[in-house]
Amino acid sequence: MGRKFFVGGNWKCNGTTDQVDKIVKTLNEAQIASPDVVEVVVSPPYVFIPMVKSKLRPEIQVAAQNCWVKKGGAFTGEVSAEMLVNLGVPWVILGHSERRGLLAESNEFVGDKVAYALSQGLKVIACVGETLEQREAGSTMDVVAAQTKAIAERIKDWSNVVIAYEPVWAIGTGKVATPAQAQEVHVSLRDWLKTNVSPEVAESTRIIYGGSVTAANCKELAGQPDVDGFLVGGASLKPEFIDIINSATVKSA
Ligand SMILES: O=C[C@H](O)COP(=O)(O)O
Repeated sequence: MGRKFFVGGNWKCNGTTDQVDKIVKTLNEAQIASPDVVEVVVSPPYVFIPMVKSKLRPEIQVAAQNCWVKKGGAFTGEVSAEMLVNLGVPWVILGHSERRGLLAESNEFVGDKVAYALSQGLKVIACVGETLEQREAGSTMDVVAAQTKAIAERIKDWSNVVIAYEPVWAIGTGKVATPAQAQEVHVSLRDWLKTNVSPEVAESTRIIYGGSVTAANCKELAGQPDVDGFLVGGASLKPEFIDIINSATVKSA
């Protein structure tokens, strides 16, 4: 079976209850491609998750933007994987570059989080990606491979993992990777999985792209053979997110 197109909307630290209501209404009223063609997940800030879950059409799933690295307890300000499971939240984004960069989350810490979240039954969108400096130094693949390796060393089952390749220089900057740049890293990542995990995992794991994806550039990116979907930031707060979801039909055309 082929890899089902996957579109995630990462709302980051944005929104008021009124704005969230508006986004949910837009999503609920939109004509979106069938769940057979595209898997759609939106990721509101923690505080809005119950509200979004209760109002959103059932074909669209919900993700948290982070969770704690182990069982909950005396960790002020954190939210545990167990709590997400308890609330019926199926997905979590881990290792986003904003957390790796601003909050100094190491490859190992992210790997531990991925392993723990999976062990609790969550599905994980695991983010990897290089900075501009690293790209210019020619170390893109080394960086992305090291980030992926820290995950691979800690998990056995990849069936509940989606890898999001998000070049840091493309996030929120309007500087989208060209389809060729995205494809180049996606295919290298898939090769890395083939060599270091297994051909089956390489073939079945979805590798999605994130970084300034918009309605205007999504179709060309979606046309790349190893781009299996998107993790969208800014545009996921706008009606154009619907067009990005529907770019899945490029694959099934
Ligand atoms: O998680 C999403 C990414 O950080 C992309 O954000 P962006 O679409 O605003 O560039």
